[in-house]
Amino acid sequence: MANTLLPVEDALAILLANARPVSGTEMLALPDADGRILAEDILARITQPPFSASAMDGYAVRAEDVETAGATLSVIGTVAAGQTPEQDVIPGTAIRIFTGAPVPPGADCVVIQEDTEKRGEHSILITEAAAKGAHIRPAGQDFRDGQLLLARGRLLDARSLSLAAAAGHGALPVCRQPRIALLATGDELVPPGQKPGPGQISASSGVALHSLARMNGAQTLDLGIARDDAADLRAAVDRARDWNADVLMTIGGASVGDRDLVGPTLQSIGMSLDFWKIAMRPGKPLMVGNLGDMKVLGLPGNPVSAFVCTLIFAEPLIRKLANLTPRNRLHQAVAAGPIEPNGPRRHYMRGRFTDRANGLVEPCESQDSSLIATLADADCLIVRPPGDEAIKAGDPLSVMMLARDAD
Ligand SMILES: Nc1nc2c(c(=O)[nH]1)N[C@H]1C(S)=C(S)[C@@H](COP(=O)(O)OP(=O)(O)OC[C@H]3O[C@@H](n4cnc5c(N)ncnc54)[C@H](O)[C@@H]3O)O[C@H]1N2
Ligand code: MOO
Repeated sequence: MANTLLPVEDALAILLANARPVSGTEMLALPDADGRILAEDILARITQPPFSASAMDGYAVRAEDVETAGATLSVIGTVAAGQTPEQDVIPGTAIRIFTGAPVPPGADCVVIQEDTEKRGEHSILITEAAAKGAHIRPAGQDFRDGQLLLARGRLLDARSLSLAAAAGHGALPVCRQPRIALLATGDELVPPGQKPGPGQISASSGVALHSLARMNGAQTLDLGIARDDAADLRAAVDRARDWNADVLMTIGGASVGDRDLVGPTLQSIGMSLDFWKIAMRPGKPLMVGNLGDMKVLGLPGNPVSAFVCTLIFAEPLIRKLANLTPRNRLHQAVAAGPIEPNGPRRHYMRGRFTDRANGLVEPCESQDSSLIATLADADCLIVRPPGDEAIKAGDPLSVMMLARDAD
């Protein structure tokens, strides 16, 4: 496989074929379960509403007393939300009731207060007729005890968490998240925020990978920066294994340079490793392997290459491990101007919308795989198939959206 260029689809298919969703569940309090995948079916533990409740502020009455306007009823008590009615409504009477309060026995209708007039201290005149059941929410109208409310596999969000809370759950069983360990490699790197010395640069890709991994339902461990030194690399790999990482993602050292030690070092500690050369640009060299149960994804060092490889390979892999459905970032757009023919590798060109309403896109001026500012500025990646002919203004284009909420 070393000397042939592997099509992107084939590489992705091999990677995903060997990936299984991670097993294991944990119980999390509702606020912490946001964004997690439900591990079991959830049944209601209570009926909602638990009692017939008033939907309005007004008077609980017998419908037969208010079939027509004009009746005068004596008000024999009051019931508010959180209280239990103390009397029954009998013919010719009403009980003052507030929204959310239990409907008293004997009442089968609520007349809203706007349809009544006070007549002395303890009686009211009904000014509008009301029908049986008006403004009453029957017990169990929302759901009943034992009813299946949320199916296993559901992505928990504001609405599903609120439903679980209403149904009597304070915590939920969720799938364990895949654990992704991230390791930058290279003598030239310093941690973000530290002033680089001569010949040094900031390690910028780790945080990008951290963001993408977490956005796709993973937990991350930052292993920091390993020097171009076998012992340093081995120590970092040990930390990933101690943490029970599902995937170790390395950045850099994936190419053919004398100091590209990641592959040989990992192999020397028993890792099965494949060196893929993928028919894509940026991001040609990729290392893929296993060390026991831990997968290894060795990304190329150039920051844009590392980012694009993460989007194309790591995002689908992590989503599969996390029990999440695949994300579809692909959209149709239109070329704002001509674009030169493509070479033999699929090219993911950073692009910007020149007219978002009409989907007009142009490639960013330089496509060099070291340009992080261009990446941060781009709206999308224009996807050019291998051997794609020259493009004219107005031609259709496939683009991958880059925004955090893109799908
Ligand atoms: N003779 C050849 N040279 C190169 C080839 C090739 O096929 N033959 N491939 C080129 C391509 S394409 C790429 S991509 C790079 C990939 O090389 P490595 O994975 O070994 O990456 P490094 O050499 O370690 O780094 C490349 C570049 O990226 C910078 N870097 C590394 N890590 C980070 C990080 N965490 N944050 C920011 N920047 C990082 C590093 O300083 C280098 O400038 O190889 C080409 N060469
Ligand atoms: O493929 Mo490299 O990733 O072109 O810079």
